Amino acid sequence: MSQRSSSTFENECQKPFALSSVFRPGLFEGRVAIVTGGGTGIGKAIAKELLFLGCTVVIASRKKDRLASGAEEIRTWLTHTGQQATLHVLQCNIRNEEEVKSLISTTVLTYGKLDFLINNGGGQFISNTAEIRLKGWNAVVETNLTGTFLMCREAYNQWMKHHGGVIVNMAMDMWKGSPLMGHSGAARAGVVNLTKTLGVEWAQSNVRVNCVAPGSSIVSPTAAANYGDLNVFDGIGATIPMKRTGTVEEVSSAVCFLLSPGASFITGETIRIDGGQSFYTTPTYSLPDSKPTDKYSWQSCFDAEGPEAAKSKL
Ligand SMILES: CCC/C=C/C(=O)SCCNC(=O)CCNC(=O)[C@H](O)C(C)(C)COP(=O)([O-])OP(=O)([O-])OC[C@H]1O[C@@H](n2cnc3c(N)ncnc32)[C@H](O)[C@@H]1OP(=O)([O-])[O-]
Ligand SMILES: NC(=O)C1=CN([C@@H]2O[C@H](COP(=O)(O)OP(=O)(O)OC[C@H]3O[C@@H](n4cnc5c(N)ncnc54)[C@H](OP(=O)(O)O)[C@@H]3O)[C@@H](O)[C@H]2O)C=CC1
Repeated sequence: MSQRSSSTFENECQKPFALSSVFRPGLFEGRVAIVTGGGTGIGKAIAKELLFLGCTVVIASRKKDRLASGAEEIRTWLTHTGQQATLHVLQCNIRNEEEVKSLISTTVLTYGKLDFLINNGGGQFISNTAEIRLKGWNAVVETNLTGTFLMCREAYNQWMKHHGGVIVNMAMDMWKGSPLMGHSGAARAGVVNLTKTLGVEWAQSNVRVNCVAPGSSIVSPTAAANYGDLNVFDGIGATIPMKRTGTVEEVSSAVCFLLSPGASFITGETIRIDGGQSFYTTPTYSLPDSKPTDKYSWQSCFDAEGPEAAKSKL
């Protein structure tokens, strides 16, 4: 069977061992990557595709049990694909500076290098902004913005500054504001801006820094569980120009492209992966039923205040 062809090793209904990479096998042989949040959802898909392409992958996040079950699934899948690549698991809270330093140094000590950093780990909760407590605001900003900053800084200072490398950050559809996710929208806008800054500052070290921005539409059970509603993605497809939600593999392939030599002249960029959603609607938010706000015009002031009051202002 050709390694390049799309093939399944299991029952079509289960499809756990489907080979899906559009990139050539061996593309990332000899490379070493860290994928934060690599035990679940989008991060797990990225880890799988990198391993499939020959990369050594370290997956890192806060929860040991999620990492362990994710790693077990990935290893079983890898065995069935017939690919050989090294998967390593390290616990790390990206909000904790010491844990971030240790994640990078352990990776460099263990594998002798760090070529790729994928800052996928992150998230938020849904809330009206007026009701977000400071602790909750800080938790989300520290996770998505500060965590990304710490990971980038340590990867650069400990390895990439003198050896080059590629970083891919994670944003979201916050282009038109983020009703019900104000904390995360603000943090991800910061990530997009940080990506541009680092793309410029670190180009001299042969480090490219890019970002992907999935719409609120990439279906994964762990993402849905975070909102306590496994049906959270239902109905979103209808609001997307492509009339469907996205897959974790559709994010992973964009990440692999950005890591690949095919993207060697691209830095500071953010790629939207949202089926056109961000050009069309603001997802997950319907305008509340309310009366129109007050309108301003010279005539409306004149009408409201009367000719005498308006004249007295002249
Ligand atoms: C439509 C789908 C689109 C999908 C998009 C995705 O991104 S999918 C990806 C989806 N995956 C993820 O998002 C995974 C990662 N996400 C997470 O782990 C959490 O969302 C986190 C980032 C808030 C960290 O949480 P943590 O517990 O480790 O942090 P902590 O202990 O430092 O601060 C906790 C404080 O935060 C607040 N607070 C928390 N929840 C709520 C709430 N529901 N309500 C209100 N407030 C809430 C609260 O203030 C609480 O403290 P308090 O006042 O109660 O003492
Ligand atoms: N699914 C979607 O539609 C969209 C997703 N995104 C973003 O894509 C990324 C992946 O999300 P997805 O796979 O869908 O959802 P998941 O909830 O499955 O993934 C979130 C991952 O981040 C890890 N994580 C969270 N906080 C930390 C932390 N402080 N330190 C280290 N790791 C952390 C989690 O692991 P652990 O709990 O073990 O720490 C988990 O593996 C997230 O940044 C998400 O916000 C953006 C737009 C849309």
